[in-house]
Amino acid sequence: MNLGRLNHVGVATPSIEASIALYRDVLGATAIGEPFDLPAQGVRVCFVDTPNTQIELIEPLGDASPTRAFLEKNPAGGQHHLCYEVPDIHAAKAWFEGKGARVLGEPRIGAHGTPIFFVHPRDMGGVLTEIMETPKEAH
Ligand SMILES: CC[C@H](C(=O)O)C(=O)SCCNC(=O)CCNC(=O)[C@H](O)C(C)(C)COP(=O)(O)OP(=O)(O)OC[C@H]1O[C@@H](n2cnc3c(N)ncnc32)[C@H](O)[C@@H]1OP(=O)(O)O
Ligand SMILES: [Co+2]
Repeated sequence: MNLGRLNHVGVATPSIEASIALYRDVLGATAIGEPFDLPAQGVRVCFVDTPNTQIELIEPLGDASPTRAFLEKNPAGGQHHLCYEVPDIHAAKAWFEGKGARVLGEPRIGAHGTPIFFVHPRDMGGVLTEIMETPKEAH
């Protein structure tokens, strides 16, 4: 497997609205999507476009959100994960498992509507790593 495009940097925040103001007014973002809920993944999401990737703002949604523990440790929010694209999510899952890295759960549909999975940060040099199948239209 070859390292694919950095699709997004996940940034956890206690308030997407406050983060939108920061990215718009301080960082000068000009393309900020509408926030939307992903109940199945326990997050509210908002994408901020940059010239070469996206910032994925994620706010906890529901009590079981996987971002709650992160925000308890980092109340102001912070860098949460990196997401790389792959052409085939199932081949990528087999690749990481073959390398002895802990794949967290089965592939499920992520914020871009394609299958994703996460690899445990302890097996990724401390970086929670998301792998996402490249949207078909992008091939
Ligand atoms: C999928 C929709 C959307 C998309 O792009 O499509 C998203 O990206 S949604 C993003 C939110 N969803 C997730 O994060 C799912 C994957 N995450 C998990 O399964 C957990 O958060 C997990 C397993 C990474 C951590 O679980 P938990 O927080 O309950 O365990 P601990 O607090 O004990 O942490 C264990 C260990 O990992 C370190 N840790 C936790 N979170 C992170 C992080 N974001 N980056 C780096 N390291 C992290 C934590 O400090 C502990 O380390 P230790 O050395 O044991 O103290
Ligand atoms: Co993500």
